[in-house]
Amino acid sequence: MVKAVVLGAAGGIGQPLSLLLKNSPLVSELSLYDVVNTPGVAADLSHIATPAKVTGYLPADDGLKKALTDADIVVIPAGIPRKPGMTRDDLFKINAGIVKGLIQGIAENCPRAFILIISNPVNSTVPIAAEVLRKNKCFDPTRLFGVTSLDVVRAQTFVSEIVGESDPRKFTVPVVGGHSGETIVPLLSQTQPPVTIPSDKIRGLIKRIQFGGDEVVEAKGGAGSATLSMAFAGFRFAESVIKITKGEKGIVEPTFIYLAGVEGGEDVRKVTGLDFFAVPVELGPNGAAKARNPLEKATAEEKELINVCKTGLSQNIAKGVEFVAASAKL
Ligand SMILES: NC(=O)c1ccc[n+]([C@@H]2O[C@H](COP(=O)([O-])OP(=O)(O)OC[C@H]3O[C@@H](n4cnc5c(N)ncnc54)[C@H](O)[C@@H]3O)[C@@H](O)[C@H]2O)c1
Ligand SMILES: O=C(O)C[C@H](O)C(=O)O
Repeated sequence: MVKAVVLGAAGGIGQPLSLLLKNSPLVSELSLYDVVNTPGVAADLSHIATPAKVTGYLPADDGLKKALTDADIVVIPAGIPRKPGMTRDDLFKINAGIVKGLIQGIAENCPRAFILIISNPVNSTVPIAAEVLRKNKCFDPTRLFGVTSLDVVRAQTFVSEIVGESDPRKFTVPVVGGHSGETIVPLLSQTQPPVTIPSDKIRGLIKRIQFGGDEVVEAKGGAGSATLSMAFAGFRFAESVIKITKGEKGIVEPTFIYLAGVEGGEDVRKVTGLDFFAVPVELGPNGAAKARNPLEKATAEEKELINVCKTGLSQNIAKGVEFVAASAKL
C-alpha cells in the first residue's frame, strides 16, 4: 500500500503529475492538495479505471492535515512559475514561504514520508525544507530530495539529438550541482554509453542543458514554465522512490541532497565545500543510501564549470537557510 500526495496538485505540473501517479499500479492512494480546484481535479482523475483511490483537499477543514496523514511520499510542485525575463531566484519571495508552510505540515503530519521538492528555486527551497524539518526535530537527509531529474531528461534528449540516436533513454548523463543556469553542470564526459560530441557543439550543448528551462519559458511567452516535461521527470523520480519502498534494488537517481547526512556525501562535500549538491544517488529501502561522486573524474573543463556552479549555488543555499532563521526570529 502506497499513499502518494501531491501538494500544488491543481497546477500546470500538479495535474499531469497526478495523472501519471493515478496511472501507476504502484500507487494505492493518491491525495491531492492545493489552495484551489482540487475537488475538480480529484473528481476527474477518480473516474480513471486504475486502483488508486483519489481524494482532493483544500486548506479549509484541516485539508493539509487530511491530505498528508499516513503519506508515504509527498511531491511538491506548489508555487509560482517563471515568466520571460525572470530568474528562478526571482521566485524566492513567494515560493520560500509556500514551501516553508507545506514542510511544516509534513513535519506535523507525516514526518517519515519521502519528500520530493519541485518548487523553485530548488537550490534554496530544499535548504528551507531541511531547516524547517530540523527545527521540528525530524530532519532525515536520506528522505529529502530536490528534484533535478528534468536536467537529466533534457541532457538525454539533447545528447541523442546531436549524436543522431532515436531513443534518448539509451543514455545516462550525470548532471550535478544545482537547478538553475550555471549551477547545472552536465558531465558529458561520463555519458554512458560513451558518446563523441563534435568539439564545436560541446559548449552549445552544455548551455542548452543549463538553460533548457529558459527555452520553454520563452516559448510559452508568459504562460508559465515547463509543466509536461517536468511531470514526466517528476513522475520518473517519484516512481523510483516508490519502487524502493517495494524492495526494488539497483536504482540510481540524480537528486539535490543534504550531503552530510548521506553515505558517500562527505566525499562530494570535500570537493565542493557545499552542504547541498545534486549527484547520482543510489536509492535503498530508506531513501538515499549512497551518494556517488562523479566529480573527481570530471575533465578540466567540467571542473571549471563546477567552480562556477559553486559560487552561485552557495549563495542560493545560504539564502534558504537564512530565510528560515530570520522567520524564526519574527
Ligand atoms: N524542479 C524543476 O525542475 C522544475 C521544473 C518546472 C517547474 N518547476 C517549478 O514548479 C513550480 C510549479 O510550477 P507550475 O508550472 O506547476 O505552476 P502553476 O502556477 O501552474 O501551479 C502551481 C500550483 O501551486 C498552487 N499553490 C500555490 N500556493 C500553494 C500552497 N500554499 N499550497 C498548495 N498549493 C499551492 C497553485 O494554486 C497552483 O495550482 C514553480 O515554482 C516552478 O518554477 C520546477
Ligand atoms: O525554468 C523554469 O523556471 C522551470 C524549471 O526549473 C525548468 O528547468 O524548466
